[in-house]
Amino acid sequence: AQPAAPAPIRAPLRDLDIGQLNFLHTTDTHGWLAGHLQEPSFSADWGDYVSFAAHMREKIEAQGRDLLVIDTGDRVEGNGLYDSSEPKGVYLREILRHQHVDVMTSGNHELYKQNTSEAELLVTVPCFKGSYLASNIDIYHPKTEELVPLAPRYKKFTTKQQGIRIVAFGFLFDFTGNYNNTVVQRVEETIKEDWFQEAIRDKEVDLFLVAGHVPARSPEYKAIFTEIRSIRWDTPIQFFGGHEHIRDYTKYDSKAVALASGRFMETVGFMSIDGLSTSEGPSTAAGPVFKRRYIDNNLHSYYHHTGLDEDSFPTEKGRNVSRLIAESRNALQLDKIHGCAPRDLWMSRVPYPHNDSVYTWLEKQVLADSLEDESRGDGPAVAILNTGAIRFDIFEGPFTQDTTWIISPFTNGFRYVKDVPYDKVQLIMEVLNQQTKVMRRWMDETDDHLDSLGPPAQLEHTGDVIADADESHDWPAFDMVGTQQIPLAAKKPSGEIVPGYTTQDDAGDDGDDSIHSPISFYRVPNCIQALVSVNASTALETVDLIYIDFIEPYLTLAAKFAQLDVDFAKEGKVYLPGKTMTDVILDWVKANWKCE
Ligand SMILES: Nc1ccn([C@@H]2O[C@H](COP(=O)(O)O)[C@@H](O)[C@H]2O)c(=O)n1
Repeated sequence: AQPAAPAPIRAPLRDLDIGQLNFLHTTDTHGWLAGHLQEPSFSADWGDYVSFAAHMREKIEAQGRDLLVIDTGDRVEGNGLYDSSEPKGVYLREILRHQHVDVMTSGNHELYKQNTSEAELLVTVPCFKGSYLASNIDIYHPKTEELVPLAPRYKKFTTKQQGIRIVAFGFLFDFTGNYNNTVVQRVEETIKEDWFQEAIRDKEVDLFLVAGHVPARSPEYKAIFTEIRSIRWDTPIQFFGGHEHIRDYTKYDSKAVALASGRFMETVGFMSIDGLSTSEGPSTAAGPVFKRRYIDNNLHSYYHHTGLDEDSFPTEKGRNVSRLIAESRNALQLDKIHGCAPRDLWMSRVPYPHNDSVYTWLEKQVLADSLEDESRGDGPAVAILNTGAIRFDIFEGPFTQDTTWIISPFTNGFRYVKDVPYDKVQLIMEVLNQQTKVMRRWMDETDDHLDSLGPPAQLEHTGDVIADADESHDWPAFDMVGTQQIPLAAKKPSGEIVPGYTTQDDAGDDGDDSIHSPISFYRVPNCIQALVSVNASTALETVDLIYIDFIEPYLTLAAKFAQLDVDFAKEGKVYLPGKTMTDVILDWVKANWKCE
């Protein structure tokens, strides 16, 4: 772990059920390779994970069984270790490569920007040669300008110990927000291609392994499942998914299941399968039998599952990776303090609006104070921001260089159009916040597809969850259903069950390795609006409409519904040139949150 990481809480643990074939799975790590430095439940780093995987492999192979390590993308954007270097990612990629990964895929975040996807092609794919798969992603090669697969479409391999014959794929969901140097083919079209059809007709296969940056419960995985099943009615299929930042496990049929393993290096997913046939012959056991576990990423869990302790656990390689992370953090000055937050501000732990909501803070203070600019004149304005632009809670205390990127990693800037009727702006807000009902229907009809605007976890969780005050011990908690975290080490009760993930999935409520009490989750709207330069006594007739540039396509669509004839792409002007949302937040913190 990192020198500043809090010691883990000794939560009661459920064991791992080691099987014939075993998996460790990460997804949506978003640069958090240093682990969580303010949360004991997730305070192990990538170096510890390197040690953990090595010990697990040794232990499992000693029993003549197999272990595979999977990562399903969104390794980038979301933490100072990735975002604060110039160019972005130079430190992160160097750290990442030290883990042995058997199957790796790209997420959507690897494709938002040209330089990110080119770094995947030129650095990460070669580092993970033979493991990185891209079943539905092509890229214009920066040198030849030819459209080429980002990585091989699939692979067939045989496990080391038992000779289990596996055909593996690596998918991305039907993403359309990629920069135009990459092409993401819809999953539903990809599976009709000859190479896929040939791969699933291979009779010498004991398991289809579908890794992907795709939600476990999604039309894309349903389509792959149906296609494989139409040809191979009883070959086991193991899906690994991600994107929604949740822990999840679902059963497609008695021989096909999907696991999703959370986000931000909080979770290492574990799966085991028994009863698989091998190249030696069919299985004699009834099967397959699938078992899943969500491991909290901390040393208490790692020591328990390996049967080791603080002296015997770290491998030389793991220690070196932890050291490399610490050196990188120092070089990037991630602990540099810009201000001090006077209280915790939550994404979803409190209802919105609320004095402790990060969105209320943004609306009433940060945006309202920061978006006045004489270039626009001094008339009233409304600023619209998507809630998904904010990625993490803010904890009371030092607001560091790392915090800046953790809460707002994107390079989104602001644009504006002048003189929009205020009632039309309110209609637009209504449409944006009803996106699931209205805009999605429109998108289905037009076969278009847009990302969601709210935090990813809301895609799967459609209602509030209010934890029982007694059960939750009234400890500060976190921002999504099932997330169980203690934000600050100082608030930790010793030897107690503490708040954290309490996942419910298709196999029940016993998936989490650490036994926790639950945490409340409140949904937030897709977008919030801040009033800028508004005199409380004046009735608003027309306002300037300021918006974060990421939402421009949604705004265009919402304006159509609101019967507002504005072409935002043409008529919108850049606002606060050169300033991103991240800059705006940081400037505000420096000016307003002095440390005592
Ligand atoms: N430039 C960006 C990119 C993304 N977002 C928000 O993040 C969501 C996607 O995040 P995942 O980790 O789930 O892939 C997206 O739907 C947006 O809400 C953004 O605000 N700006």
